[in-house]
Amino acid sequence: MNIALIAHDRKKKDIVTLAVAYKRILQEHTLYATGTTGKRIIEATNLKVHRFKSGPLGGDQQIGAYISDDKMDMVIFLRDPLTSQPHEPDVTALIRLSDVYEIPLATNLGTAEILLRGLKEGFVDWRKYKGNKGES
Ligand SMILES: O=C(CO)COP(=O)(O)O
Repeated sequence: MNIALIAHDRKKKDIVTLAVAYKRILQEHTLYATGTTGKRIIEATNLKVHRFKSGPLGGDQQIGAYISDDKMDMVIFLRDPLTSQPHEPDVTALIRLSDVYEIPLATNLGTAEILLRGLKEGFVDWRKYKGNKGES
């Protein structure tokens, strides 16, 4: 499965903690991240992570493009609900596209843990068998 990991600055510590705690599950999958989030995860875990651009510089949009190309199976996006972001439209667009394509999406740590545990149990395997949306 292809998994995107993204966190706003005040949530970086949380996503690193999550990646350390769930390294065994995450290492079985192909990981993507926005620039700074990916750097922090790699430094803390040594996991292999493909890094897109930093979020404010277009990273969220790059992940959105993967979603619309059916190349992303799960998104963990620890967004900061208490700080306004210069690239808020990109944040909204990424969340919207996850809903359009029905990609499992966690926007906080509690849901992220449930998704990763579900991933391990095979709850996301349906992604392997579904047809492509938006293609005729
Ligand atoms: O801004 C972000 C998501 O909207 C995250 O970007 P960085 O991982 O580069 O900090």
